[in-house]
Amino acid sequence: MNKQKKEAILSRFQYSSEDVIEKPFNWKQMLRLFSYLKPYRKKLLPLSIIMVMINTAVRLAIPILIGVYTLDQALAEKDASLLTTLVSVILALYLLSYGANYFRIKWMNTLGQNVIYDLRKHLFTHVQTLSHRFFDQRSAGSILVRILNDINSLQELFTNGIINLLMDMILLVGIFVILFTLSPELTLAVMVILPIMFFISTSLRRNIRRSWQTVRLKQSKLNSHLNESIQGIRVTQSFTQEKENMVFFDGVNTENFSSWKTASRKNAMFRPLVELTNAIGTAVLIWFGASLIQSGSLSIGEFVSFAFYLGMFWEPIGRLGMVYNQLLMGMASSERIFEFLDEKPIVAEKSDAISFKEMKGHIEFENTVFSYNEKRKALKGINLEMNAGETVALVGHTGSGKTTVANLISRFYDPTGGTVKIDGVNLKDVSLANLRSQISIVLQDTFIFSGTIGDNIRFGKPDATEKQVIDAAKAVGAHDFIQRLPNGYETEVEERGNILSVGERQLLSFARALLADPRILILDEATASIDTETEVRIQTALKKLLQGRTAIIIAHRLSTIRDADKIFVLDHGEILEEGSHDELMEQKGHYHQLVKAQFNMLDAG
Ligand SMILES: Nc1ncnc2c1ncn2[C@@H]1O[C@H](COP(=O)(O)OP(=O)(O)OP(=O)(O)O)[C@@H](O)[C@H]1O
Repeated sequence: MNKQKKEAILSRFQYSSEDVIEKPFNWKQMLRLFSYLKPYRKKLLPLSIIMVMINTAVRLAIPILIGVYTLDQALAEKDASLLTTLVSVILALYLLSYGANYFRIKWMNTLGQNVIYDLRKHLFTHVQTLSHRFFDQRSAGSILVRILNDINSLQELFTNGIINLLMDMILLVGIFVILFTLSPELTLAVMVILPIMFFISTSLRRNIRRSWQTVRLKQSKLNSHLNESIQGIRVTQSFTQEKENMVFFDGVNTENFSSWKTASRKNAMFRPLVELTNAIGTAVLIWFGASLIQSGSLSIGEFVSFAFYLGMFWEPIGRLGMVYNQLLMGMASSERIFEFLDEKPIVAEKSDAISFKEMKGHIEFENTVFSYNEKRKALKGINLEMNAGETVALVGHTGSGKTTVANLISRFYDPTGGTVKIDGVNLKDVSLANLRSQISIVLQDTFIFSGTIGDNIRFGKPDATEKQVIDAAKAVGAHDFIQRLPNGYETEVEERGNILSVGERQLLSFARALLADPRILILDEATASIDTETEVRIQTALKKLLQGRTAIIIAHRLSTIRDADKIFVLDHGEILEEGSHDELMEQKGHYHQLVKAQFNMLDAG
């Protein structure tokens, strides 16, 4: 494969990854994050803190008991009973520390899991309320990453991070005070290694941290590619692009591998360096400590206790570095989470929103303007009226604004100018849940949820009886194919209903819509993927489905809308013609042209 082709392949896939993994510390954001601890401030949090205190106190007490009391007093003075007491006390303290540690881990884990549960629930509940525009601007993958990965990355901070921070700070101060009390000169001498320790736990650690972050980014790129490859495998195979796909996969796989090699090489330096520094500290301790013992200003017991404490000193320093990492990563994750939480639904509900007691279904667009973005208007001030119970068809070229009209009726978006009214009420004044509960939309690409066929029909009316479900399926002609499935209505369909054909999925969505019994029904190109035989069969069923409600049919196949009460012809966001099929055919305008073009095409086919 030549270089030019290879470069073209490598630049084909663009993945936007959430590449900011850490952010500088920000107190305000930290406090907001910690506010999720509030529900646990009365029990779990204080109990865990008490356990940490007990554990830390025991750890600080034991070296003194071993060095100063056991060696210098019990052993030096050959006091057997003191020795027995000391051994028992040390044993009891270890047991106490074990118990405190057990409960600390248990309670902190519960606390951490609870916080993560609350945060995820809060985020998901909020995301569900957001308007279509929010989802237009983001990929499903990026939303998923925030709800899963970003929240998961806070888990470690809440389960271990915060409590370790507290424990390590107490430990560090405690050890330092004890070291200084035991021997100020020796303390100052061993602290010469502090700068090396400082270097290791800041720059080296930062360097290692960045390398692991690169690994994470490369991994997420690899995952995104894998996901896309598997989802698009049919297209890849049909265009025989497996080789090209492999070139790209090889590229991301190699990048991932090399980043991992770099990170683990740097990582391998860390431990030996810490141990080397410890060795320098120990050498200073022995050399200077021995001279202090010889001069009589330090006892053997004090020396031993000192050595114990010094050994303990590096542990919290190392861990604090880790918690600092977690905090910086927590900053980036929480910033992304809060960005979603602060997002307000653009289609907002008024506090005094009204509900339709009994919607009739009279729809009116008055000088309605709408644009998805500043660049272009999707609707340029349209006026249209659909009487209650009428079947209205919207036709026009691709991109003329038909779906946009349907989106405004369901109030997925608010018009940027003019109004949309149902039964004379401006939709901006209406309760969203009440409005949408009376509208059903059947899309060409029907979404089937994992669950049984029956559950999917019942989607808009979960309390429907089995008989109602079967009746709805029969009415739209879906009963036959459902019966042929291995478990009939109890057949499990996986995500998106892959085991069903596109037409079958549509029939299911008709049944779903019929069962929900809406006042307004929107069929968005709903019959486009049904074969002619099925189409004829469901035309009758459709008549039943449309009866007694306002129906808006968005159709490309004009043969399906001959019987519509009214047809609106849209073009570039404007209404060009309006009337019944016969009237419009007589006018010999745009509709007439569209019908003729389609007729010729079918004829040619
Ligand atoms: N979510 C969106 N964000 C930005 N622009 C959009 C969005 N949806 C549609 N548009 C644009 O708005 C215009 C009208 O789109 P609309 O979907 O209403 O057309 P349509 O008549 O239903 O087309 P089709 O028959 O192909 O479904 C088009 O130019 C389209 O590119």
